[in-house]
Amino acid sequence: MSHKSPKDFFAPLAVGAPAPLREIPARPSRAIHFFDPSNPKMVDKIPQMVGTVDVLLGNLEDAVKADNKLAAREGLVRIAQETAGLGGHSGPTQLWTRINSLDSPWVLDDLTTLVPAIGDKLDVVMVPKVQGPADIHYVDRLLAQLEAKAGLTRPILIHAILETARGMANVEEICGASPRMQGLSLGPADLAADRKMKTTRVGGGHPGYLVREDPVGGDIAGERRTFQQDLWHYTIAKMVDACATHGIYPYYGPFGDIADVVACEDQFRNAFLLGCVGAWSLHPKQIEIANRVFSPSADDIRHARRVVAAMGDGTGAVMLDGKMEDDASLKQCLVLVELADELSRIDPTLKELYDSIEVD
Ligand SMILES: CC(C)(COP(=O)(O)OP(=O)(O)OC[C@H]1O[C@@H](n2cnc3c(N)ncnc32)[C@H](O)[C@@H]1OP(=O)(O)O)[C@@H](O)C(=O)NCCC(=O)NCCSC(=O)C[C@](C)(O)C(=O)O
Ligand SMILES: [Mg+2]
Repeated sequence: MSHKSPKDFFAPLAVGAPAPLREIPARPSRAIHFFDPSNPKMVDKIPQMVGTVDVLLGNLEDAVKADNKLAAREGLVRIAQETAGLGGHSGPTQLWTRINSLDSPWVLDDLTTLVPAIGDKLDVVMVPKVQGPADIHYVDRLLAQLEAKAGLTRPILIHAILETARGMANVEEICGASPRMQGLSLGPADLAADRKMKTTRVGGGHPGYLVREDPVGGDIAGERRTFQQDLWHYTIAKMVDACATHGIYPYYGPFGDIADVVACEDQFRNAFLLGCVGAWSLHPKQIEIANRVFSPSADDIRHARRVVAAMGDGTGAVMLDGKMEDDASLKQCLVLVELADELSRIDPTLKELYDSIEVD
């Protein structure tokens, strides 16, 4: 028999490693803010960002120059050790890292350095360019061995980036490959290259990807409006389904046009509406966008609470403002109400906003 039995997933993969979690904690992670730990200007800003962003991620992979790989790894260790309130499964801001890809010469040293030095601070390890469940199994076992050796008491979770066509084809198996799986992010730049899409951007749309309205009266040369379409709809929807099936969390990834805060907000909101819990921030100004977009608005919560109140024991159908509400619309409203409760626990401004909402 080659497959594991369900109970095998409850046992650690190394003697003395912490027991796997049975559920991934629902910790708010609206923005995963990337910084290069070898860049002194970015590092200077990290202490003051704690408490203003849900996740700070020390990036070791792409966007860190090959000559700086060692400095980035060592910089991350220092930051984790010296920054109050960062990481450790309970601080206001989680600490994640993105390790180098599994086919790189750096990744083994990334893990064997980080886990003993700062394993008690690291909440999640993001693994790039994941192709299938075997990649997760490799990291899973290695983490267990290193956790056992370091005497850690909580398992470090794994987040996979979807940035290859094969990874997309195997997305469900990747989600179910280990109880450590915390979530997935879309990696639109590498994924576009791997799929041989003809785009040149890091996320976002493309003006050439459109539909055109039918000709009026058969005049194909006449004025006809066009509508830009979402290049990422299929991919994000597939990722959301895979994550929901496995009880883990989906995230939109990076939006590379830092100056275009309007289109960034649109992309983030589409992801929020489709089921994602957060997005990446590459520049400090994207944190505020993600925090705003991935927090339900006061209007959303007012409406959701009205439906909850109107639905009584949660069964049957009622009319509210001319619309039918029933068990299923109530469940959607509860998604928003529960998210507001989670956010209220970590964000005093949002707590005040949500507490002040009056339901008539
Ligand atoms: C875009 C860049 C070059 C603009 O950097 P800049 O210096 O030109 O920007 P700026 O507006 O001049 O910066 C203002 C200040 O903020 C600082 N700063 C700027 N950014 C940050 C930051 N992130 N964290 C903390 N501080 C930051 C910066 O150092 C500067 O400090 P100063 O006022 O003291 O001079 C820069 O923001 C950057 O390098 N960001 C991170 C990029 C990154 O991590 N890329 C990898 C993720 S995307 C990806 O990998 C793809 C994917 C998923 O794999 C796939 O789709 O395949
Ligand atoms: Mg990439």
